[in-house]
Amino acid sequence: MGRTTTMNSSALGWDKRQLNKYFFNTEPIPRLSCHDPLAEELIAQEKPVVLTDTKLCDSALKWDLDYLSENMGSEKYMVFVSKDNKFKYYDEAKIRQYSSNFIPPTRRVDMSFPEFVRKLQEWKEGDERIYLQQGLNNTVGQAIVMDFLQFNWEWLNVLQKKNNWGPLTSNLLLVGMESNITPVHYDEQQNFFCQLIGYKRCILFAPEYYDRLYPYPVYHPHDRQSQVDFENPDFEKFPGMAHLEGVETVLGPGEVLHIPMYWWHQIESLPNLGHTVSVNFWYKGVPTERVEHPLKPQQKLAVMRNIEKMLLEALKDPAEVGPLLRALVIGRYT
Ligand SMILES: C[C@@H](CC(=O)O)C(=O)C(=O)O
Ligand SMILES: [Zn+2]
Repeated sequence: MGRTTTMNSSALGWDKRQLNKYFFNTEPIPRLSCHDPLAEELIAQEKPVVLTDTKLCDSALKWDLDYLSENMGSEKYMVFVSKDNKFKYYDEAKIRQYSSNFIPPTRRVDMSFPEFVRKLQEWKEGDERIYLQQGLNNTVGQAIVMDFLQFNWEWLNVLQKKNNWGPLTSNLLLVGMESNITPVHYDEQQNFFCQLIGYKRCILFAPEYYDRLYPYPVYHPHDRQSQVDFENPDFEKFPGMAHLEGVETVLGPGEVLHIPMYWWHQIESLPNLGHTVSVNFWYKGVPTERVEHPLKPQQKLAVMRNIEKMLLEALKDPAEVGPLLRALVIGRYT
């Protein structure tokens, strides 16, 4: 399959008019067959790329609501409930540790898959929205296990070895409502994001845009999440946002997006195209052996995170971290 980098919408069953209009420009993420040598080159360069022909999760393309209800077993699964369409991640441990007055924007309700499907089917405008986000584990039914074993592990293992990634840590199953949004954030793992049902718009920004996306403090429950809201941008508070430039794609069934570690991403289930099902593959990053200078943006991000962690360790009180950093920088390094 040739190299296409345009966002060819009509052939893909969605329409450009379904995309939210944002204040920043984006370029298309390269869309390559996994057999194209350039695809592996981009992965090695830690650049995002849409991969076709991977057959990574072909055995899961049938994971529609009926099939999942039938085969996900009787366990209860993690479902997030939101009063709007945003599902910003938060770390429950950090609420307890540092921010007892933090009010989570969503709440977590564990429910069986059939219960989740019932809620999806009974949903009407104005109701709270729901988003199932569950790590695949050994509680799922036999049929799901069989599908899982038929993933293209050979292709994944070759890439894991070539790029010296650490172990696969988890596969998150995501079943969302149309228009659900996971707001812009970064993860500290390499990700192969596989779209199974429906269409997801994936907007990515390079790790160096750290100073344009204003992440919460490391000890905050919203650690790794950006403070900015693309639908209500506050350019006063976050002026760096005005210089944002991203890359994006709309991922359809059978397509895989490589989201390199530390790359910012916002993921939106397209409106009016029904619910979406995705599964991701999170790998631990490469252990840094030889450090070359200047450091890569990802490495600088890791350094900044460590400085915040060390300061918190030294000061103990999170409220003292900001003032000390301001005293260290303002008037001296500005
Ligand atoms: C959970 C997912 C976003 C989504 O699919 O809503 C994501 O951020 C990731 O796979 O890193
Ligand atoms: Zn993510």
